[in-house]
Amino acid sequence: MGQKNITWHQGHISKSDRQKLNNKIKSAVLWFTGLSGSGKSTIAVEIEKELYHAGILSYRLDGDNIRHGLNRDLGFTPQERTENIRRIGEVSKLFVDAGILTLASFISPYRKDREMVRNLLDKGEFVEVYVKCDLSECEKRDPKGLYKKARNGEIKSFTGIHSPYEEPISPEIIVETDKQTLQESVNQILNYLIKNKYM
Ligand SMILES: Nc1ncnc2c1ncn2[C@@H]1O[C@H](COP(=O)(O)OS(=O)(=O)O)[C@@H](OP(=O)(O)O)[C@H]1O
Ligand SMILES: Nc1ncnc2c1ncn2[C@@H]1O[C@H](COP(=O)(O)OP(=O)(O)O)[C@@H](O)[C@H]1O
Repeated sequence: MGQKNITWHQGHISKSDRQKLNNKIKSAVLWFTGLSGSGKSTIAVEIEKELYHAGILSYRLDGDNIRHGLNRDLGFTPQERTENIRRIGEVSKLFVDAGILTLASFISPYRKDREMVRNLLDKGEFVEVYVKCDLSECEKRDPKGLYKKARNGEIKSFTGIHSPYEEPISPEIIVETDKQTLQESVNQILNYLIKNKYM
């Protein structure tokens, strides 16, 4: 497609040089997937804080924010969601190359789209975190009032109501936010990162 007459320009400083500057971490993307209201953003915000206090640079990419800027032209049809995730996958790859622990929180409802992002990255650089929470609990929380709008027809194609969510089959991490506390989920994820030598 667009690769004709394009060559990669190699610099003097590598990904691993940049990781050394970032407290010697192994950079990766923590890919939070789950229903709206499951807790993806809430958990990512806490992880970012803990990493910051440990002297580690991380950066959050979040559905609502990215859709205000980079992906403002995209809606919620299956094709647009796929393009949304494809672009975020490419952005995540750049952040990982920059040596940053990247925290991506997107519903990303389609398994094939998440696998596409996994395949964009090197082995071990895509850590899928399934933020599992019953639809009924998400709907009860309804932090932005979107489920209410979806139920009364103001929003069409809302995930979980009229649009599918495909659960991950073998994610690296599952946190169950309707059964565990926020701090338990945060600790579980940080322990995974330590155990697997990301930090
Ligand atoms: N139809 C529909 N379905 C799902 N979500 C909707 C919809 N319309 C708007 N919103 C709001 O957009 C946020 C989801 O954006 P994402 O980029 O994460 O979605 S996706 O991965 O492309 O499916 C989602 O944010 P979160 O609640 O943080 O998940 C909603 O606030
Ligand atoms: N154990 C928990 N883990 C994460 N969030 C929780 C938990 N219990 C309740 N919540 C609440 O659920 C809501 C999740 O919203 P949010 O993080 O925006 O979800 P998402 O980003 O998946 O749409 C927040 O209001 C949060 O305070």
